[in-house]
Amino acid sequence: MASTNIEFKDNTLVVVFGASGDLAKKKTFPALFGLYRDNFLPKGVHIVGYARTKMDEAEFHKRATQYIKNPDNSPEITEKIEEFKKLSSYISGSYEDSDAFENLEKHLQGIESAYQGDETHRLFYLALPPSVFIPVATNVKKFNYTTKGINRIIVEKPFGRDLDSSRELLGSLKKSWTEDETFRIDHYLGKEMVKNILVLRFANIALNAAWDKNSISSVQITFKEPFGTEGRGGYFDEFGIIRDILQNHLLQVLSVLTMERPVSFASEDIRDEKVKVLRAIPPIEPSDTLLGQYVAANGKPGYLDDDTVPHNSVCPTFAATTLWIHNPRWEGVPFILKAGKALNEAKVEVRIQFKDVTQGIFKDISRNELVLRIQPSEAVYLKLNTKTPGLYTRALPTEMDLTYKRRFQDAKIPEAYEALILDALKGDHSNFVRDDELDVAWKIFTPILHWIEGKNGAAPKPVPYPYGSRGPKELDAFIGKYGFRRSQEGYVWPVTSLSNL
Ligand SMILES: NC(=O)C1=CN([C@@H]2O[C@H](COP(=O)(O)OP(=O)(O)OC[C@H]3O[C@@H](n4cnc5c(N)ncnc54)[C@H](OP(=O)(O)O)[C@@H]3O)[C@@H](O)[C@H]2O)C=CC1
Ligand SMILES: O=C1O[C@H](COP(=O)(O)O)[C@@H](O)[C@H](O)[C@H]1O
Repeated sequence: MASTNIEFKDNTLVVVFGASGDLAKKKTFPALFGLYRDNFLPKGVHIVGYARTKMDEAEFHKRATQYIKNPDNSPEITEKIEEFKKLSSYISGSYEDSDAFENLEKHLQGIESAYQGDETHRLFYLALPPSVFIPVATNVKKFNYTTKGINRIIVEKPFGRDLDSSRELLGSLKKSWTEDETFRIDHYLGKEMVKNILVLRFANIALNAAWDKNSISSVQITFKEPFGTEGRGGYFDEFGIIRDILQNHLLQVLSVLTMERPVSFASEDIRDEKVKVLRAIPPIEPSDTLLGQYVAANGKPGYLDDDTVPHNSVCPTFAATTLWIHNPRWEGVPFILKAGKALNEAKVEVRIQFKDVTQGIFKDISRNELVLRIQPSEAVYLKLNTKTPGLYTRALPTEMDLTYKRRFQDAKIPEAYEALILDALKGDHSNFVRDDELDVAWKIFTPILHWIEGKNGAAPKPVPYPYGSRGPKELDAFIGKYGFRRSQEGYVWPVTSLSNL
């Protein structure tokens, strides 16, 4: 049944595969709880966890609720958690075995037998490693696909390792599930500030007027994490930072930042525009790439000190790459995507640096910058020059600051996974990755990934950077070559004291 924009309002089962895993306990169940607490889940919803691990319901409930936040021990939240446990159950079984899926089906039908009315809907969430996506998706289609309503499947990243493997995975999944039923999640599309980009761009004529190569000098999209891959080294080494962050999360942010205005907010209109802009990006060149790997420092271990990582691994834990968009709006503007593990801070932001004002009356004046801070603490601020208050004329860099915490004091910003699971329940694909979008994303990144893996010659060696640093020391020169300029001296945040100038 075609199901776009049909909301699951009642008689709904949510089945989480990989329910014993890291993503399920840290993100999926807390997000489902958040939606339940705020009355966004369908009436009478039931959540079923499924994984191979044998555990009783008490153990499952403990794991599924351990990351739910209740810092003030609020009795209301505690009560809601108890209610949430009552509507969640667990079944253990393999991912390959028909019997196991038949057993799951019996469990699902048992729950549905208590529902009123004939229609029932099912949302399947694959919080699983990609190696089991296909057997699970195939078995679910064969044994657990309801004929009494709508079925949807949410699939996690990474979706493939390169263009060929992604196409193979897409093809296999399509044998069982239609595009309409499939929701490929990229949780960055559920983040509040990323969702704000369309509004900022298209609901503000002043911003939109300056949104092109005539005004913008460069754009940086930066992801920084202050911890390394400790405990996840084995997994990470197979993928590297480009597949982990750049090819999906940062490229998604870039596409929303650079797409043309969609005809409407309908999901296909948005995704058509994203695909169009991505198709104007050629594959990344090695000369536009800087790779790094962290080494031990400040009492913290280096990447290679992890026992699960091969001692001679050249897997990058840091990458900066510059993308170019060959279309009339963006020709010549460098888009620098940077991501790293074990850096000096936790931060994800977009920094749009504008061009110089015409010289003449001003000399050495700072450039305008628009910064969208995605996390932590969402903010939009515009760095702009202002006359220094007083009896003389001198331009001073300051900023207009929209920090969410100050501006929207009672706002509750939803977790990305809450927003996206709710979209899937509503059948809204806008913030999920379409098949052709994924294909073009891999086209941009596959050649550079193959180069990094030494498929066409010797694999490049990433430059070392100390754990807890800003990244490789070569980074400033790398960004500088694309024309990025640091603010003029004298920029002080958040308060400028004139006596210090
Ligand atoms: N963790 C995170 O923060 C994020 C994860 N993701 C993606 O979500 C998916 C799940 O991630 P995560 O929860 O961290 O992964 P886990 O390694 O925790 O795997 C989830 C569950 O899958 C089962 N499993 C693990 N390895 C295998 C295997 N080789 N074969 C069969 N089953 C296996 C295990 O359950 P059991 O043995 O009980 O069956 C495990 O509990 C991945 O695709 C990941 O890339 C995306 C964004 C963030
Ligand atoms: O997908 C992933 O994202 C997380 C970062 O997510 P965030 O919401 O905390 O920014 C990253 O740690 C992980 O390596 C990656 O697989």
